[in-house]
Order: sequence, then structure tokens, then C-alpha cells
Amino acid sequence: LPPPGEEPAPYAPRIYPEAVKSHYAPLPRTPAYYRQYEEKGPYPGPQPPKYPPPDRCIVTDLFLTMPPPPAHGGPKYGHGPFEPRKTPSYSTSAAIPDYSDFNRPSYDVLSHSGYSPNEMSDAGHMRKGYEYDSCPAPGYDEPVDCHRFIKYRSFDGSCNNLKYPSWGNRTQPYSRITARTYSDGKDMPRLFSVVKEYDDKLPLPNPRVLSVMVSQNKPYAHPVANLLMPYFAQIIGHDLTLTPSFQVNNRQPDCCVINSDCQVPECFQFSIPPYDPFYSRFNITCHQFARSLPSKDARCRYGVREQFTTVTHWLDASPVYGSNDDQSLAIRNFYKGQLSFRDVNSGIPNDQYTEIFLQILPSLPPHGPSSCRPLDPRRTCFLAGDERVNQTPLLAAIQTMFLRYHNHIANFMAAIYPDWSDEVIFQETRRIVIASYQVIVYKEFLPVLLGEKIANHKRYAIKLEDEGYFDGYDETYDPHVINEFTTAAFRLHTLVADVVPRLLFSTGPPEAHLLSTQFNNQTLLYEDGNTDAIVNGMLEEMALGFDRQVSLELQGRLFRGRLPFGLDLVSIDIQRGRDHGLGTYNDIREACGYGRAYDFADLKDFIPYENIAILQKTYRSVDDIDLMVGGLMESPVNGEASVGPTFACVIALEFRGKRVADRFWHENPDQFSPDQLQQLHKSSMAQMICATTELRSAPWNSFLDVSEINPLVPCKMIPRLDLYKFFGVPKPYGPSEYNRIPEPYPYPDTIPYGPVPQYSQERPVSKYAG
Ligand code: HEM
Repeated sequence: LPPPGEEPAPYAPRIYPEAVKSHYAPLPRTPAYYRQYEEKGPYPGPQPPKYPPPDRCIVTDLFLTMPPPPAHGGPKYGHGPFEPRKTPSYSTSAAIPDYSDFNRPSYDVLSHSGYSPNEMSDAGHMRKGYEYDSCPAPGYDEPVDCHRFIKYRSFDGSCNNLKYPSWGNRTQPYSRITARTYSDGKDMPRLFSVVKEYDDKLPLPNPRVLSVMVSQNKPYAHPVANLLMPYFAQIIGHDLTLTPSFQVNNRQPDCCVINSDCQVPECFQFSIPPYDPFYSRFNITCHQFARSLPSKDARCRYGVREQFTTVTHWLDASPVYGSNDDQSLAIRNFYKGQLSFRDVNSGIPNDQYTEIFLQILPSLPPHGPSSCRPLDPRRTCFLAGDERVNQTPLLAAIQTMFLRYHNHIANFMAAIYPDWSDEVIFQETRRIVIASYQVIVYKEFLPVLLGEKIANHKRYAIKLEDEGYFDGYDETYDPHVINEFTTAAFRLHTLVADVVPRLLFSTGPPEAHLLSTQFNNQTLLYEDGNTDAIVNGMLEEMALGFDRQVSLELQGRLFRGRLPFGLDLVSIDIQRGRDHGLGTYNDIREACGYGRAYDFADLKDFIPYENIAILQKTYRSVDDIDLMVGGLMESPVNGEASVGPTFACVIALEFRGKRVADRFWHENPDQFSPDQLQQLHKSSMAQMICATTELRSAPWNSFLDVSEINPLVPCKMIPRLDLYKFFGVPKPYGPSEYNRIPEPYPYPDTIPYGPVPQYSQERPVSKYAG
């Protein structure tokens, strides 16, 4: 950390190639741009009409008061700007294309949502412990036959809790730690300030204006964490949540076009002011946004709107193994327990001669519903347990490490027990990989994210036992992901750096590519050694610091494809919180026991003055502050953590649940023998890097930059799991009733990736041998 009173150095990538230097030249923006925002005071956004809009028309922030676009305006990209309507009106009969299909979508097309607004009534359920208000209510459950899932996790998360078998299942709704703040109490996003003017509701600040007030793309480097930390966090995020949003034919409706007349209730787009520092250059005046789907759980069906995840709620490496049977079948090769893979050089799938270090993820079928469209058709996108794997090569590189780690252990087991079936080897390996991953998350990752003090605090129960088993399993503890966690606290987008770095001395000079050129583009991983080069690049490059500054690559260029602009993830995150009716920043402070702020000045305990000033300029009341914005304004806990105290509390509560409520938690007494547990606790990110790449050394805690207290350690000195402790005995450990061979899964008739080559003990000598 810099000495007190001194600012940290502004972030500049360490791997800093010529090609992207111009990107770091000062942006063609002057402080005057920002002053415009400040002088105008809080941007009120287009004023809502005096009369309430029709109920189903939730969008108050249309561009009705926008000036007309310039006649010979600059470049026109995308869909904006729009002809302003002559008479501002919310009528649905204006002359725009007939999107009658979209007129009925919210409750027809959402067939799996299955309820109409009239059916809704209030039905909150208070949960045990602090103020949980969630569904399904305790005691509720469909009859599920769990006998197949006594020893091994199901893929969809059901049958973890034997009393409430559907708990934690994919599609179960989120839980909450604070009350919902929907404008109508049950369904409409949070739209209005708590301050009223002559009984008129005043709108909340526009999300894009907030985004610009919050972040001017002037990030600082993280004081201690490298880039592997946020991307590993992203894997955890993907493990726990994938919130589906409203789609028609597998894509979001283009709300900025079809919803200019407020026709699609599930659209929640927002306007971009004409003086926007970035988008005005492209005449963009509207930002796309579709609402998250409401869940359909039977108990919640008539209740208030609650969102859900389509991946399991457990910390079970679902990005690797999938979150339902179909996904899990697609990623296996049904040979000796392995996950399906390709040889990076030959492209041959599941070739048993392929070294672990040359394995890459299998190929995504070319015409599937994925948004990944490879630029080079020979370099297809990847298939993994989570469809978001292709978002960036950094994420895919970590997924590749997991694939190799699984296959490394499965090969070992198959060699010791040649008579074990593919199913048993697969499930036993999966159990070890998940356990190892849980250790890495709790022992190495959370202390870096939350700071040692919170990570070790008794309240959160996230410090692993030094010795022996954990006796805290509680089958009545609500395991469902906390909405405030996934919709705000764990969206660590502020830590993401501008570049995708590659560094491997043997494959050439260091390289970096702008992040926005790498979305949905896996080209970089397609050469021998390139997964390793990217992993090495992440170890070498610093993460960005936890602050209100977010990289322009995410704040304006997200998913831009070949356009010079894309989406703004900061405003999306803010709008998503309102869409979900999240409790405000102040509500969460209170729930965490930090006390409410009654005035902007009361925020000074966690928020620096400079940031309080911004909040005061933008919000009408301290009670209006969005959780995402307030959280980002905080200083990191003790200056050492990667989040502020409010996010840290929400994140720690989430991870408490992931440990306490998980029947398969690796420290539970019936999961592993004491010897095995001791081995598992040796797991580390460094060990995983050494086992799955050809790097010869790794930082001791591989989420931290190399320093005197965190040296670079040669792989041979990094403690390894003694796998004989797991497989040196004839049968997997466990009480006898759990210890039977599981019944087979519904195998497909054909194996997905061509004929499986015969395994041969006489493997060719690796070119890396010796
Ligand atoms: C290149 C980096 C990243 C990109 C392009 C990206 C992009 C996105 C996008 C587009 C969303 C959906 C936003 C919405 O519609 O509400 C999202 C959600 C999310 N992101 Fe990121 N993200 C990145 C990095 C990260 C990192 C490092 C984390 C760290 C934990 C993270 C955590 C999350 C979480 C928890 C969600 C909510 C997931 C859900 O509820 O479905 N992201 N991200």
C-alpha cells in the first residue's frame, strides 16, 4: 500500500504492448464534460407524466423529452436515435411497427413463468436467523426421489438437502436479506425517490448518468491482487448464478426499437443524455435492457416477484460439470471418468494420447443458441458446463485448468483401479475436484477478497477447520443465493483490467489485447501453450483496485463486436438492481448491523468525502442510493481487501450459507476420511496451476502478486495432494450404507464425440518429457 496520504499509482497494464498504447492516451474528453453533469445538478431524466402510466408500462424513463437528433448528425450506429414523438404519450396506438407478438409476451411467451399480475398477492416468508424473506417456504417440497443422490451430488442441485430435496436446485428463486423495494410492492422495478414533490413521485437518477458520475475510467491498480483473482471470482459467480432475462427466440427483444412506445412490459431500457461523454459521439440515446424473469416456484407463484438462477445454488463447480443432466452428459467422454477434451494441436477430440497440458475444452456445436460466433470458423467456441465460458479467453483458460485437473485425477484413478466403471471414476473425481475447489475458495480466495479480518470472523463461519471435521451442517439453513449478493455485491466488475495479457517466454514476447476485442472470441487459446500463456499473463498483470472506477472496456465497450461502442455494464448493474427491487444501500447497511445513514454526512464511516459529494449531487436522498452505487463508493475494508464493508458483509453471508447448508461440504464428517481431508486442505491455486499447465513455478497464494511475503515458488516445492490417500484403498471411503456403487446414469446411446480410441498403456513419450 502507498504511505498514508499518498495516492496509489494510476493503473497502467504491466504487459503494455505498442498496439494498445494509444488506448491509454488521454481520452478525447475534457473535465468540461464532467462539469456539465455537475453544473446541471442531478440529472432528473425525462420527467414522468403527471398521470400514472398504464400499469403494465413500467418504463418511465423514455426519451420523450430528448431533443431531436441532428439533421446531419455524426456517424449513426445501432438503433438510435429515434424520432421524438410529437405529443409525448404513453398510448400504445402510435404509428410504430406492429409488434403485436410482443404485446402479449410478458405473460404468454413466458410460459414457464405462468402467472399474471392479477394473480399476485403478497406472500413473504420469514426465514430463520436474520431477516430472510424468501421462498420456497421451509417445509415446502415436491416429492423427489433422492436415493440415487445419497453419495454424489445431483447435477441440478436437488437432493442435497434430504429434508427439502428441491432446495438449491437450479430454477429455485433467490433469497434476500432485506425487503423488496418494488414500486408497486410486488412487481414493478424500483423507480422513484423516497422524496416527493407535492405528492408527485420523483424519478431516481438515470442509470447512465449515475454510471458516468461514478466512473470516469481512471482506475487504480489493485494494491496486491493479480488478475487471476477477479477471473476466478467470475468462475465462482458463474457457479452460483445465471439469472435468465426476458428473451424471445433466444435473444433479448431490442427494447430500444420496439419499446419506444412502452409496448413490452419486460423491457426496461433507459435513455442516454445527449451530452453523454462517450455515447454522444455515436448519437446513441437509448440503452438496451430486458428484465430478469420471475420465478415460478409453486409457493412463490402468487407472491411478489422473485428472480431465480438457472444453475445450482451450491458451490459445486457447476461451470465445469453443468447444472442439469443434459449439460453434464454433453461434457463427458464416457471413457475412464474423463471430461471430454480436444487436442490443441490436432483438434482431435478425446484422443487418449493427448497430454494433459495439450487438452483444451471441446467444441461448441456450431449452430447452437450460444452468442459465441467465432471470427475464424476453424477456431470454434468452447463447450463447458456453463454457456458463459466463451465470454473471454481468460475465463476459458481457467475452465481449461479445471478440465485438465479433473482428467489428471481421473487418469490417476483409472490407472490404479482399471476395473472401476467410468461412472464411479467420474463421480469420485468430481467429488475431489469440488472439494479441492472449495478449499481454494475458502482458504485462499476469500481472505484476499474480504480481508483476513472478515474472512476469519466467527459471525460468518467461513474459516475452515484447522483440524478435524466441521460440525456446523444445518439442514434448515436457507441455501439459496442471496439476491443482493448476485445482483450487486459480487458483481466485481470494478476489478477487471483493460487487457487480456499473454506471457510465456517460450512462446514469444509478452502480449496484451484490449478486452473488448476478446469478448466471445477464443482465437487466443488455440495455439500450443496458449492456455499457459494466458494463465501466466493473469499472474503477472494486476487486477484493478476496488473503487468506483471501472474500465471503459466494460463501461462502454461491452460486447461491442466490430462497433466502436458497446454496452455499459455499470449502468446495467444499477438498472438490474432496480429491476430486482433490491434493498437500497442504506437497507443493507442496516441489515449488516452497520446502522442506517440518516444524512449523507453519516456515510463518512465507510465512504470518502469525495465520493459522498458525488452521491449528494446525484441522489435526492440518502435512502435512494442504489446498493451497487453505494457499495462501489466505499473504501476497501482495512485498505487491504477487495471490497468495502457492505459488500463484504453480503458476500460473507453468502459463503456462510454455501458451507453450512451443503450436505456434501467437504469438511462434513461423512464425506472424506481424516487422512483424505488432510490432503484436501493442501489444495491451492498454485498446486492447480502446477498440475495443469507447464508453468514451472507459481506465487504461493496465486491470487496475489509476487512479493517478499508471497514468493514465487517452484512447482516441485508446492504441497501436492497425495492421491494414494484417496485411491490406495479398495473402496471409496464412507459409511457403509453410502458406500455402494451408484446406479448408472441414463447414458446416451451414442457417445457425443465420435468413437473413443482404445486406451493403451504404451503411451508415446511426451515431447515435454525430461
Ligand atoms: C470480462 C469480464 C466480465 C464481463 C464481460 C462480464 C459481463 C457480465 C454481464 C454482461 C453480466 C450480466 C449483467 C446483467 O444483465 O445484469 C454479468 C453479471 C455478473 N457478473 Fe460479470 N462480467 C465480467 C467479469 C466479472 C467478474 C470478474 C465477476 C466477479 C465475481 C463478475 C460477476 C458477475 C456476477 C455475480 C453477475 C450476476 C450473474 C447473474 O446473476 O446472472 N463478472 N457480468
